[in-house]
Formats: sequence, structure tokens, C-alpha cells
Amino acid sequence: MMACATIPCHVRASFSAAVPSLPADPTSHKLPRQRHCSIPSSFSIEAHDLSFNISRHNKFIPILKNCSLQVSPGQLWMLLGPNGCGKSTLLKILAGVLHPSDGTVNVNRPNSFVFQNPDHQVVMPTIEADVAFGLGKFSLGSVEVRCRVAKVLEAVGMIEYLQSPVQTLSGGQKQRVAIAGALAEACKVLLLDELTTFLDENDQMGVINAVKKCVRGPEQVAALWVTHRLEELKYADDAVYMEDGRVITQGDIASVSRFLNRTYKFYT
Ligand SMILES: Nc1ncnc2c1ncn2[C@@H]1O[C@H](COP(=O)(O)OP(=O)(O)OP(=O)(O)O)[C@@H](O)[C@H]1O
Repeated sequence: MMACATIPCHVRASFSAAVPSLPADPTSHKLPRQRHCSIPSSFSIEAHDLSFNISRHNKFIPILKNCSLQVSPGQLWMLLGPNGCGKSTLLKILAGVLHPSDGTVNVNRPNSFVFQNPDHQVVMPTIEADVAFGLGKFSLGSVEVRCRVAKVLEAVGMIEYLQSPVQTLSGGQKQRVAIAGALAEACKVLLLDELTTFLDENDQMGVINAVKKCVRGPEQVAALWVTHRLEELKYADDAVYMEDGRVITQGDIASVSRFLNRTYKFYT
């Protein structure tokens, strides 16, 4: 693996977990123009002019400023930027966990959010039980559940661990189980927050390959992956780079890499 260049820099979900909502902007006297819209789109992930504001000590603080992006089905995008620039906030808005102050969001459902720390999302005693857990809300027979669990564990290269206790897995293996849980629910969009930060090279590649397989597969899953590891850029189709709540540049990997190398020589 290349040296880990870092930009100075987190449930499996059908995201029902308690992520604290930021307080609404008290200085705003108008309702948000639109939050999640349901207009059919050829994009799996679409955001236009998203803004997100909070108030701290009665002070208005813009966190996201007019952010736009569009990710097609079957594409993997990386989302980069320095610590605190708003990547996770953007991801949470796309997941529907936070509501934008302004702008429009259209993200195909079901979508799933996978956190940085797999211990927060892989919670059942065995791999099989964990992946089956999310299927409890559907009226599926036991054969169908077993079938789906096996299929998605195969897809993420974890089928041989079906009966393994969760505590015997590495961090990257747990991440792959979390992704399998999302896939079992037939998710169309994966929102991935710094999946590989704490992983060694082997686990990192396992997770990258699992995500690539999802987006390249017949289901045409779209993935938006927050990362600080520039060497992961090469596995993506496109990338977005943010700073201070704004999208600074976006496009194919070659052009975003050129931009980063030119503008931020210390990343290379
Ligand atoms: N619950 C919250 N309450 C108040 N401010 C918050 C909250 N969550 C995030 N922020 C602020 O919003 C800004 C963007 O945070 P965010 O976590 O989206 O950045 P990030 O780019 O994901 O950072 P990192 O790379 O460090 O994870 C930061 O200034 C942060 O302090």
C-alpha cells in the first residue's frame, strides 16, 4: 500500500440510530425551501444547493454552503476534505438523519449508512444472526432469510464466516458484515463514513473489494465514501473535494487528483 497520505482530518442503518440533530438555525425566518424530494431522477444520489446551519451560543454558524452533487447508479464516489469541513454532515443529510436548512435532496431508498466503527453496528452474536437482524422488519420466511444472508455474505467475501461469533472478526471483516447487512435489505445507496480509518492493508482491501463488488454488481448500488486516504481515490469513479462547508471541486479521479496535487502539494 502506498504511504497513507492523509488530508488533515463515522450503524448499519436504515438509519434509525440516535444521531443527534443539530439545532435549527434560529435566525432563519423562512422554512427550508425543500428537504427530501421525491421527483424521479436518473441519479441515485442527488443534492442541489444544500445548506445546513446551526446556532451555537446564539451565533448563526453555516456548516454546509450550497453543496451540490450527483451520483449515478453503479458508481463509487469518494468524498474528501479536511477535518470539520462538513463531510459527515453532508452524508447524514443524504441519509435523511439531518434535515438541510435549504436546498434539495433526492436519494434512492432503501439506503444505508455504514459507520467508521463497526462495533457500533455489528451487534448480534453470530454473523448470520447479525445480517439477518435487519430483515426482521420484512415478512420473510426463514428459507428466504437464509438465502438472502448467504447471497450477501458471498458478495462481500464472508460466507465462510456464516456461523462465526462476531467477536472473532477483524475490524475490516466486521465492516464487510455491516455492508452485507445493508445489501440484505436490498439497499440501492451506500453512504460510507471513513470505513477504513482503523484498518490494516489487508482489511482495507477486503472492504474496498466488497464495496466495488456492490457497485459493479447487477443491483447497481451507488456508493458515496468519505475517506482521508488518498490512495483509495484510485478505486473510485469520481470524487468530491470539500473545504469549509463548500464543494471546491468534483469530477473524475484524474482531475480531482491533479487539483489536489497542484493546490496542496503536501498531500503527495
Ligand atoms: N452535533 C453537532 N453540534 C454542533 N456542531 C457540530 C455537530 N456535528 C458537527 N458539527 C460541526 O460541523 C462541522 C462539520 O463537522 P463534520 O463532522 O461534518 O466534519 P467532517 O468533515 O466529517 O470532519 P472529520 O473529517 O473530522 O470527521 C464541524 O465544525 C463540527 O464541529
